[in-house]
Amino acid sequence: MPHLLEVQGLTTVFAGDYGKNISVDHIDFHVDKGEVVCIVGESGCGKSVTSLSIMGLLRKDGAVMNGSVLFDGKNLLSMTEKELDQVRGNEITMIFQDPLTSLNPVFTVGNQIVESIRRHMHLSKEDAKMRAEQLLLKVGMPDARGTMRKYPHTLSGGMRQRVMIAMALSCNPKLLIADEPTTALDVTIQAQIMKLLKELQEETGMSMILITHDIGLVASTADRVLVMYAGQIIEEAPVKELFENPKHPYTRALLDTVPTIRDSADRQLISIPGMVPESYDDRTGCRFADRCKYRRPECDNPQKDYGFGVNHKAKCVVMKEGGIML
Ligand SMILES: Nc1ncnc2c1ncn2[C@@H]1O[C@H](COP(=O)(O)OP(=O)(O)OP(=O)(O)O)[C@@H](O)[C@H]1O
Repeated sequence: MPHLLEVQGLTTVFAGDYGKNISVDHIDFHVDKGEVVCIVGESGCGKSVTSLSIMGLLRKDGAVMNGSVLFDGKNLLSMTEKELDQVRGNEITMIFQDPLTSLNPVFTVGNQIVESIRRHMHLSKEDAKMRAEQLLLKVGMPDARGTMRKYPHTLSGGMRQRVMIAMALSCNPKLLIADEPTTALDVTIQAQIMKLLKELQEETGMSMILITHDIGLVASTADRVLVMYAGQIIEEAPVKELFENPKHPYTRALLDTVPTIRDSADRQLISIPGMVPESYDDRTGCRFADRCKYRRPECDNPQKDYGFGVNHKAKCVVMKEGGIML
């Protein structure tokens, strides 16, 4: 069966003071129908730029230099703005970390959902209103009718994110891209929103790309995980395999940063030493090498994807040669 989304060789650059900076560097991945794919990595790895490139939402100083993005067989990168507008909000929708920046402060929640429904579906105002209320109920708003009359700033962060999810689902998208949807929320609300997203995804059968820096969130939500580092996908595996058998030292380090209930009280919080490089255009070898305790001379050679079993690959030559015990 063809993939719902197939990204090949996607490369995105931004204009910098000294020329172009590569932000996303030749990445390949796919999403199947009904699948949840998580993109995980530290801040600055290129997760958001990947999703904005797919959606054609890069700001003027950014541009896709290479690659193709096939969605349901159509190349999104060669579409006109008008064609893309039809796909966005209709077939692919997105929710972001901070719903306040996406919701218009001067219109009521109801107005905005109704407007979004009517822009993409041929419904009368009354029918759109009914659908908006149903959607608010579906995303767990206790007083859907009352919420319709409220302005975004009067709602809590979790409620606002529910409104965004209702809007995103209003046109029965085939793919939902959720970019750090719970980062701005407190922990209990985070769990509720993740549970809601997973339930809605299962119920509707839509596909989902979940972007997060929190690998702990991934376990209960993803089918497959892509680990990004410095603009590249450095490991990809089904979620269980990734957690049980991580190959890239960066993935392992990310997993080590997640505290578990079994940790003793005096266990120190673990962080990954060093930082994601700001610019990685001139690096030929492994981009994580500077921070990696297993670095060897061969890490400075160009890296490729090595297979580690079914649907599992990672860019680590040392691991491929069986040289480290993680
Ligand atoms: N508008 C821009 N102009 C210049 N560089 C940019 C711009 N947007 C992103 N970048 C650069 O692209 C790289 C990837 O950024 P991106 O926002 O995709 O990271 P991220 O993994 O999503 O991080 P975060 O979780 O903090 O959003 C970073 O080095 C960033 O500085």
